[in-house]
This record gives sequence, C-alpha cells and structure tokens, in this order.
Amino acid sequence: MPNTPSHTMELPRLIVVGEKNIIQIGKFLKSLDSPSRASIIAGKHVQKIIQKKIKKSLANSKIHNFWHVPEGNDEKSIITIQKKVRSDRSDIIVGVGGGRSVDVAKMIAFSLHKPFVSVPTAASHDGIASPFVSVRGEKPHSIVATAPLGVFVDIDIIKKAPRRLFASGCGDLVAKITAVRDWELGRDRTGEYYGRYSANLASMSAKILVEAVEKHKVPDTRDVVEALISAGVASCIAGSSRPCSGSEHLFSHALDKIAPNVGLHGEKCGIGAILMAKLQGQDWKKIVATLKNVNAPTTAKQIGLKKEHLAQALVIAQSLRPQRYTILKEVVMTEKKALDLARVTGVI
Ligand SMILES: NC(=O)C1=CN([C@@H]2O[C@H](COP(=O)(O)OP(=O)(O)OC[C@H]3O[C@@H](n4cnc5c(N)ncnc54)[C@H](OP(=O)(O)O)[C@@H]3O)[C@@H](O)[C@H]2O)C=CC1
Ligand SMILES: O=C(CO)COP(=O)(O)O
Ligand SMILES: [Zn+2]
Repeated sequence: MPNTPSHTMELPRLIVVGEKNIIQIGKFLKSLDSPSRASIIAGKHVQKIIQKKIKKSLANSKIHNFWHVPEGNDEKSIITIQKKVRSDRSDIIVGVGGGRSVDVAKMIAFSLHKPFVSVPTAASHDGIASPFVSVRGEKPHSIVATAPLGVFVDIDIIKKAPRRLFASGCGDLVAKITAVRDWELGRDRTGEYYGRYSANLASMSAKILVEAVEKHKVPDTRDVVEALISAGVASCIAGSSRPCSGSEHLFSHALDKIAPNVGLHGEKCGIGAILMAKLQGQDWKKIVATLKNVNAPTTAKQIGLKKEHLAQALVIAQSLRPQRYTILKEVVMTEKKALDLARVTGVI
C-alpha cells in the first residue's frame, strides 16, 4: 500500500567526531560493548596510515584484534572475507576506511549478527552511519544490513586524506537535492509514503554546501563529515535510502555497470545531480557552482567518462530500480536526448 510508512531502523548509539583522537578508539569500543576481540576490515592504504595507532589503542584496552583487507564489495569477496572473520571469534566488527571497507564490515557484521562500528577515514560517502550496504551487479540495490552501533571519526585523518575523496563526498551530498525531489515526485504521482522529517534531514545535509558557496567559503571538513553522517541517519529514519538516492544514483549505478571503476561513487552522483536537476526543473547551475566550490568534477571528461557511456547510462538508469519513482519515469530517454542534456548542462 503506497501510504504505508517505511519502518525506522536502529540508530547509532554513540557518534564521536574528534580531532587527533584515533588513539582513543580502544576506549571508545570498550564504552560501547566492552569487546575482548575485534575484527577490523581495512584496506592497504588505510592500514599504512593508522594500523599502528589503532593496534596500540586496542592493546592498551585489552582488545585482541584481527585485520582483513576487503578485495571488493561484491558478494563473492564478502563471503571470502566473512569466513576468515568468523574464525576470529570476535565480538565486534570494525570498518575502517572509505565506503568499500565500511560496507564490507557492515555486511559481515550483519551476517554474523555482531555489532558493527564505522570508522571513516575519508569524507567520501554517506554510508558512514547508514544501515545499508550498496551492492553492485545486475540490479544495484541497497541491502538492509545494520546501522553502526557507533561511529568514530578523527577529523585530522579525514583532513589528510586525498582531497579528491572530500570532493567526492560533497558530490554524494549535493545528490540529496535531486534525491529528495524524486521522492516528492513519487509522493505526488503515486501516493508513495514520504517521510518529511528524513527528507528534510537529507536536504539539510546538502544545504551546508550550498550555503558555503553563497558565503564564498569552502565548507569546513567537520561540517561535511557531520552532514554525511546526518544523511546516513536520515536513511535510518526513512527505513530506506530513498531520501539519499534518486535518479542521480541510478545514473551512478548504471555507470558502475557500463564503465566500472570510472570515477568515484560521489563524483558520479554529483554529475548525475547536475543532469537530473535540469530534468527536474531545479537550479542545476547552483549545483555546478556548489561542486566547483570544492573542486568536485562537473564534467564527464574530468572523471574519464566517455560520452557514449554517459548516454547509455542515462538510457538504462531507471530500469535498474523500476520500483523507485524518479524524474526519469517522466521522460523517454534516448541516447540523443541524453547527449543533448549533457551538452546543455556542460557535462560534455
Ligand atoms: N552503504 C551505503 O549507504 C553507501 C555505500 N557506498 C559505497 O561506498 C563505495 C564508495 O566509497 P569511496 O570511499 O568513494 O571509495 P572506496 O572505499 O572504494 O575507495 C576509497 C579509496 O580511498 C582510500 N582511502 C580512504 N581513506 C583514506 C585516507 N585517509 N588516506 C588515503 N587513502 C584513503 C581507500 O584506501 P583502502 O584501499 O586502504 O581502503 C580506497 O583506496 C562504493 O562501493 C559505494 O557503493 C557509497 C555511499 C553509500
Ligand atoms: O549511495 C547511497 C546513498 O548516498 C546508497 O544508495 P543506493 O540505495 O542507491 O545504493
Ligand atoms: Zn551515495
């Protein structure tokens, strides 16, 4: 029944956003569930940066720790790593890194019925506090997993991450402008349940970026991190990624299929937001200015995307999630129309 409200999911119990505080992570975990054994999912780059400090903190807190590198976040790689984590016999799973490590840890924690803690080391995506795992493949979709029991952020680490990751997170944030508009369209056209609070929370997370442009300022790292966390909480409250993921995400998921490994998730969502804002009749130039203000890509060329792949992605995007109403249901998208849209918005 379209009017049935989604179910709200659990929310993180403790969110700490500090600076040069990574050495406190052992104490943080102890305060959550006083674990004795922690499995940590972290990639090679991130381990190089903070493994020593985290190990020291966990040793001081008497937490045995086991480290695993996520090869990918497709189902096969998750199952492989899950078998290793199971043999750790740990009582908490920690994801340390960007979206891939956090997603893999979240999925494994959910499958093993263990608490999960999110430790983002880049402000590159809004999966930090969300209960979902984004699964790529034939029909990209969000799997309902588990919201983190805790979120632990060291802003100093985030600030030192490659700036491209910060810009990508801003792309994922401006995507809320078009995602919320698509949700409004779903409500108005089909009577779909619309959660005003979670929609406003998601819109607010994008607003800090738009306001920064108006004040001729670059948004503060902490503000962007907190906005990404807030967007993840919005999806917990909505019980789905609906407030955070609309036609712009469908464009990004289509590119994951057509041109895998071209561009970061947030970069594709930011470019998708420019295109979809134009279709929605929103101020797409404001989105371009917002992205340029943080040096996020606003053209296909900047992420190495071929225009034919862009056109194909726009044509198939809605078919990837037919049940989610977006502006793409209101246009008959052809490759020619896609290229015209990309041209008029300066994306190609
Ligand atoms: N579940 C959800 O709600 C959401 C999930 N996602 C998912 O997140 C993924 C995108 O995440 P994204 O972060 O863009 O990309 P990835 O996690 O795929 O890659 C990020 C890269 O940056 C590196 N990195 C992270 N932090 C640092 C740092 N501090 N210093 C140096 N390098 C660093 C990582 O290193 P290393 O290799 O060591 O990890 C990795 O190589 C996608 O799979 C997407 O589906 C995106 C949005 C929402
Ligand atoms: O990336 C996301 C929100 O920013 C997750 O959305 P999806 O449900 O489209 O995977
Ligand atoms: Zn996203």
